[in-house]
Amino acid sequence: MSSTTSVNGIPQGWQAKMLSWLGGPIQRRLAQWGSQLQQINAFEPMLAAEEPRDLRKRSLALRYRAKAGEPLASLVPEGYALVREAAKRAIQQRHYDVQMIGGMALFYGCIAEMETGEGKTLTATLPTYLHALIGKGSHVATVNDYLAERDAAMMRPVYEVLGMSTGIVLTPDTQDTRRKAYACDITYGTAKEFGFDFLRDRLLLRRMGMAQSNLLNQLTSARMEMGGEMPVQREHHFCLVDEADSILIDEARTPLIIGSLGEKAIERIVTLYRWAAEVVPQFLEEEHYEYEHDEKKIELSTEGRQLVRSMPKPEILRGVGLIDLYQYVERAIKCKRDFLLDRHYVVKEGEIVIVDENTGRLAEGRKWRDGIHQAIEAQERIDVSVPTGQAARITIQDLFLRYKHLAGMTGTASSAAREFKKVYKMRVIPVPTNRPVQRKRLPDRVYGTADQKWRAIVEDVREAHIKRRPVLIGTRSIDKSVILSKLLTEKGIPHQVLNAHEVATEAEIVARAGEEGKVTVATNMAGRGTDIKLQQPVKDLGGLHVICTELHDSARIDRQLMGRCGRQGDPGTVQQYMSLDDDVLRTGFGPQTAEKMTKVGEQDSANPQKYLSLLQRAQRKVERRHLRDRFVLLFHEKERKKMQQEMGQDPYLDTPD
Ligand SMILES: Nc1ncnc2c1ncn2[C@@H]1O[C@H](COP(=O)(O)OP(=O)(O)OP(=O)(O)O)[C@@H](O)[C@H]1O
Repeated sequence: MSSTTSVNGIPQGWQAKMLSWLGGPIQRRLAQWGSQLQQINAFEPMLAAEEPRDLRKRSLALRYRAKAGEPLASLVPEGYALVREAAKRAIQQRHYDVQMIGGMALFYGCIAEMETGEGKTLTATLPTYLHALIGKGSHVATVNDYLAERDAAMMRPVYEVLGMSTGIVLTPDTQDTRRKAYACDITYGTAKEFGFDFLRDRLLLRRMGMAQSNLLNQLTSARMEMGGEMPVQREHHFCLVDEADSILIDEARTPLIIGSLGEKAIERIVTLYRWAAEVVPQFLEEEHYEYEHDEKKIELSTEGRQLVRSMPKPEILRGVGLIDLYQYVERAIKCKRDFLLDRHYVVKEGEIVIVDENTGRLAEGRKWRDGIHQAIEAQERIDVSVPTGQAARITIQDLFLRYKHLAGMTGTASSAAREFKKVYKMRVIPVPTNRPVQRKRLPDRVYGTADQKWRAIVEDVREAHIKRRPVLIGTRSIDKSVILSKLLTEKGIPHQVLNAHEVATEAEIVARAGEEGKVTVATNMAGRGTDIKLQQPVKDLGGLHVICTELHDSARIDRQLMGRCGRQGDPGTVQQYMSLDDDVLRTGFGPQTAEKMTKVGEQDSANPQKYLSLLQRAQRKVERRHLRDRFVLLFHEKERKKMQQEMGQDPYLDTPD
């Protein structure tokens, strides 16, 4: 039994914390969980003495009871005790009592907030198994294919002991493989794949003239086969979402879209944009085109049109109509004249970001219409984002709201508790740690300029490195990890840089970030979900030292990085660095304040440390703005769906482009 468990089964100190956090109604729940935990523990000696086939028989008996309509809640004690026993035998890990509590929170449709390294992967087996008993499938949604494969492979032996099958859905899988994976009792996959499969099924059903809302379920359960094609998914019964804040909040509005244009058509359009951008310099005002100043319109003259016709063109453009060619060239000329780099737009991480002319702020995510955005992308020689024509569309949020039972786990949820409640009607339950947390957060440091900050960071790394302590440094973007890497090289500090490009190899590198003397530079997202294990000599040195180089737009992301150290009771330290020219001031307070603070920072006499609360306020302001934006979008989306349903349309298929 874990060291923090008190006599009545609920860990000491936690009950009071929970009550202050959640208020009265949870008290009854807590008492219930406490007594269920005792019942689970009471099963243990009996189950430990049983043969493997007896465990399987018990599991089968639970299936019968669940299918016969017995409430799943009454099966929790035996079901959870069985899973614990199975894990002990299959992978030599015994669920801690706190993991049992986490598992109960998940069963009751909550978001279990568990510190990093507390074993969410193992905890997931509990509600996933129990919900699978009904026979309608249990899904576990992870953030990437790598984690889906890894977690499923790790937990499959546990489910096998209990006679449950495990499937994995991965991006390259064929329809047949997917169908088999969804037919398993438990299916691991990414939110994205679950969403695309839903859309593909929906399109298939429409082609068969059957795409009304719940026909999918009836169709598959009746095992009807139509022309060899069949939907791959069963119904949306239970889904456990790992890293729930990333998926259910940060990615909530991300639309998953299946396009109606074929690959060849898209390639032709992209080539057309690129070709038009390339030939623009050959067109001269007055000679080849007229510019109407009032309407800002370009019109090719007869000579201009003649030039378009006579120009050499890539093979793929053969067959494109002349009117189209003229239009693409006119648009490309207009972009060159009217849209200026660093004034109307900037190029950021390979994308065009519009600069709001009124505020001077970057309007992330906004796009110009009528092909202008794509023409500018072609002009800047970056990827051209051709609208694919929407055949089917669903947002991550809509997808998960379709599940009858939903649960989530993450290390950082409390600050998003209101949003979880409002959007998903899910409570956040902070689960106590198995061992006391020994992570120490050092006082935040603020510097005048980024340059001073980077030098201080390098010095911090050097000091730790001399002592052979491992250091993990998180940056907000790839270009910043490049800057830091250069400085570290100048000081002769060997290090690794990760930019979230190669999920699998990066996970391996991050897993070794806790080795003696290792220095790892990573964007906040690189290698997430990877366990950083420490050897005893490293623990004796003080554990992993995590350096956060700047405030992120969301404090949750900062905390995810901090949680890379001090796992499972390990020692560790965290140091947050900031400077007065950090991006967060611009996004939070706008360009004027940002510029003012940059100037303050450049004055040697200024004491930057006193602006710490200003930087923190800027972050809170950005968080609030993002939250408001998400609520507005949610409202509009709901209205749109309602209206379409009233008009007899399918909100996932009859989507406006
Ligand atoms: N009950 C247990 N007994 C023994 N080892 C355990 C137990 N639970 C978890 N572990 C081990 O703890 C480590 C961390 O587990 P896991 O990666 O699931 O944590 P996590 O909470 O998902 O962390 P993160 O938030 O970083 O993804 C793993 O090596 C796992 O095998």
